[in-house]
Amino acid sequence: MRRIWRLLRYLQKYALYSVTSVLLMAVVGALAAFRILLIKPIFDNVLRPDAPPALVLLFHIPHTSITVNLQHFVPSHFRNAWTVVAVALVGSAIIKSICDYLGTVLANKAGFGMITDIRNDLYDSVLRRSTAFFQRHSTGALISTLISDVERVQAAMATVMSDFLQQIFTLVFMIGAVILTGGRMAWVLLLFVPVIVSSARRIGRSVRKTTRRGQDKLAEIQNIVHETITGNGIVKAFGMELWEMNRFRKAADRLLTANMRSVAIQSISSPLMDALGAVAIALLLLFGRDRIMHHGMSAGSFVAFLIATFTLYDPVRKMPVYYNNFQQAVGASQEIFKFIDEQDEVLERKKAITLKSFGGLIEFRDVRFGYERAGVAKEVLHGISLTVRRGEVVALVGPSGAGKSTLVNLLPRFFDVTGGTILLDEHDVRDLTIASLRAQIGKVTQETVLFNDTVRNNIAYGRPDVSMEKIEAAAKAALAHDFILRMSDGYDTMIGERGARLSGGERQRIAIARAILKDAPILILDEATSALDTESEVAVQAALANLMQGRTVLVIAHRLSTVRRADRIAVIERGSVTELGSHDELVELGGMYSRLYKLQFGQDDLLEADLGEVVAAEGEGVV
Ligand SMILES: Nc1ncnc2c1ncn2[C@@H]1O[C@H](COP(=O)(O)OP(=O)(O)OP(=O)(O)O)[C@@H](O)[C@H]1O
Repeated sequence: MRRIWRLLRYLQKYALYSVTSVLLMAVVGALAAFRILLIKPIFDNVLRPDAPPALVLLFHIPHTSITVNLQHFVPSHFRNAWTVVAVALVGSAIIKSICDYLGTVLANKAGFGMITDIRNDLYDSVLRRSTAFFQRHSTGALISTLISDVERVQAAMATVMSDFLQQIFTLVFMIGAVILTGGRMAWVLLLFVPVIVSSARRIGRSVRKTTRRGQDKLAEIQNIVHETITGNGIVKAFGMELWEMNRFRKAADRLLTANMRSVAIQSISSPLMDALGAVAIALLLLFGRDRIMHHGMSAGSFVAFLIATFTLYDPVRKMPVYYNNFQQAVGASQEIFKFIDEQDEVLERKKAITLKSFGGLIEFRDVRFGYERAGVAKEVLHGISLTVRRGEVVALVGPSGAGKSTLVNLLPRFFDVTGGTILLDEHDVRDLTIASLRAQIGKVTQETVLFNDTVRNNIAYGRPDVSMEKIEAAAKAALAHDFILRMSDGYDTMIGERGARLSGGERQRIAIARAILKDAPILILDEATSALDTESEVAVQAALANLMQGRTVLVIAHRLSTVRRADRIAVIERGSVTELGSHDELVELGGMYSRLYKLQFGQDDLLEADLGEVVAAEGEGVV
């Protein structure tokens, strides 16, 4: 119930449209009933030439002496029965059509407006979520909720807002028409109400459950599609097309089963209502025959009553369908609100401080951290202490899985420490506003994240109004300017999804240009592990050298040139800093670093000899 209110709260903004459309739909319902009531004078006055040319009786209010004549509804100079009925018929049809059209448009305006707001809210909250959120939820599930769940709520809301409103008013007024025309016979129909309501509820509940299951299976499919399309290169390289196809087929079969279950349940309601309707009509015929013969009921009244009952039966038959739709919407909204409401781990304090500029000290003080899995945090950093001063380059080295990436991700608060503190100019990072903290930090990662946009917009990401001169200067410093100019549209060239139309080295240099343009005083660098060809490598190293100039850098190093350039090297092993010092000091120490140096960096030596020279040459005077 709370979820329904929450959905309806989104309607508040569109109250004027909704209220107007409700009123218009009420008119439509009333006119539908009015037109049924016209059947009686058609039979009893228009089609009976022997009928006296008196007032055209529309209905008589039961248990009173009040009668309503059709002349009330048409201009007074119309006297002839046909004219009166024809004017009422055509007039009501025109007004009903106009109200129907306007009501439907307005209802949909409110429905679609509301859904657009829900979708925007959902996207907004998903986008702001912490890194842990994206690790907890698969891309497929998120996309499925953003697209399919919202669509489901939209479909239900659009029908609820227009069709349902119209039907509910038709139902209300038609009940009135049935009572007016049928009198006591109408009560027979009451017998069916409990059966209809209870079966609709039961079916609705099952529909909600099966629909949710269907949505989950769809999310599963979307996940597979996302993974295999983005990772298409790997699928090909490993010849896994058949295997992936099978995985997809199995998921598609599961979706089919879930959908069929849902359809099987939904499809029960219409035939069930049909059967109930047939029983009701048969009973009415039995009573009606008796009333016409013994109680003087006119044939017109009886036909009007029968048609009113038939018409009444239409909205009744549709009610379970609406109820199903509504249940589906509630089921889908459950997922939407789950994401909107999810508590973030990384929160900003109420009175967070805005860090205007970075003065020059980063301090990791006894930092502990554990990733949470199924509610249990497994500690991966065990009390790391490290101080980095302004302009210093500190290289983090260590075996894979030691915790290097985890450590650098704590600085911009992608995650929060579980013990100890990280201080930036003596402020705990948790006391700073997230925006001002992240504004101080530039990041270039192994996996360059580029968007399917122009080169220019990729470099200027986050700064749409920056001048072209600045973009070009950044590209030049990143040694990207020349290859960009060689592209078909220069800076306006679209680079394809994730920069697919660029080489690995070019992608990295665009990412470096982006970081140069951001010009943040602190730089987090996660050096690519995969080797590029010598020429690209030289260019990327030179670009990185330019980027690092004058900044405080924490670099996860995989290249000898980088560790050599670092002022200090921190060796991280199993979540702790085990060695700290300059390259020469650590080689001298003869510990882990010297072993790593021989094993991992040693083979770079030959290449480094060339690289060092080129980097130095290119680095000069570019920034
Ligand atoms: N999102 C995560 N959830 C759970 N555990 C994680 C997560 N990310 C990393 N880990 C674990 O934390 C530990 C440290 O990982 P981290 O990525 O920081 O290591 P690393 O030193 O950067 O390794 P590499 O050089 O291979 O990138 C590893 O044991 C890893 O399995």
